[in-house]
Amino acid sequence: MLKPPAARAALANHYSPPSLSRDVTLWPLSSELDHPTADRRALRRLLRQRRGQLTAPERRNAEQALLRRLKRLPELLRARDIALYLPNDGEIDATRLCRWLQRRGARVYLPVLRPFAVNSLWFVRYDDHTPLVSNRFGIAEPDTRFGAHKGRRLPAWALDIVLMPLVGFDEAGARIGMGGGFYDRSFGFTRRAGPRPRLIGLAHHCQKVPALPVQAWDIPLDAIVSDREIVRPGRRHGNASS
Ligand SMILES: Nc1nc2c(c(=O)[nH]1)N(C=O)[C@@H](CNc1ccc(C(=O)N[C@@H](CCC(=O)O)C(=O)O)cc1)CN2
Ligand SMILES: Nc1ncnc2c1ncn2[C@@H]1O[C@H](COP(=O)(O)OP(=O)(O)OP(=O)(O)O)[C@@H](O)[C@H]1O
Repeated sequence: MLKPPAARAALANHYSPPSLSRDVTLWPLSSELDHPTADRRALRRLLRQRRGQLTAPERRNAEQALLRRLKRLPELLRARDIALYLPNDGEIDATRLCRWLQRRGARVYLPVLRPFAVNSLWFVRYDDHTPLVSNRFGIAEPDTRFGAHKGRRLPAWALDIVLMPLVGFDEAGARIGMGGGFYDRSFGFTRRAGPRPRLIGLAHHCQKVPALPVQAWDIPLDAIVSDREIVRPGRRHGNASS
């Protein structure tokens, strides 16, 4: 969606060349601002490249900082049914949260590519005994063949919290993912009244941008937790020391 001229000018001034900078002010070519789709593709590529350049020690530190914040997050402390993801493509790794959640009596679910449906997700319970298979993107997911997931699948609306992978986010709670529209389709129902989970994005700080181009189908996040901060759109958010 197009931004107001002042915002567009500010963004254009902040343009920095692809892959060279980890500054959060990165933005694609100003000439691409009129083409939200090309915009998203360029941005996705840049941000995937950025997080892919993090070193192993940077990742370890980021993971620890993220976990520290998550373990104090009020909504997570209250939640019983929580969706997480197994990291892929340089995403921030919160897998160590599984044990911690399970010890607290919470239940953890993983996304499964829904068979015979266009890019949407099931959420299937995950514990030490859950058989996993590799999906078409090479990401491990609970095995649902032969009905192995019967009784272990929860409808998306019944989850308390969804911890979402993302490629980019901004202060307003906008998110872009890998580009399949899986999470957007699976949580489109949150636009309507009714029970719904809190949607919380997990990210490396370098995935933050000043403002994302938002599409009609994008589902806004309730919060984003990174190794650096907790972003709560619509309020004064947690700062670097939170
Ligand atoms: N860890 C994790 N799990 C997840 C997601 C995710 O973003 N991260 N998803 C969130 O939606 C779903 C999977 N979506 C994905 C969409 C595209 C690609 C991907 O690698 N695309 C390649 C092209 C691959 C191909 O078509 O063969 C690419 O863009 O380079 C990966 C996952 C469900 N599970
Ligand atoms: N609720 C929806 N209904 C129909 N089509 C959708 C919906 N959400 C997304 N799409 C389609 O999916 C495509 C990819 O969407 P988008 O680029 O927003 O994905 P993404 O948020 O980056 O990916 P993901 O959610 O899988 O991490 C878009 O081209 C859009 O047409």
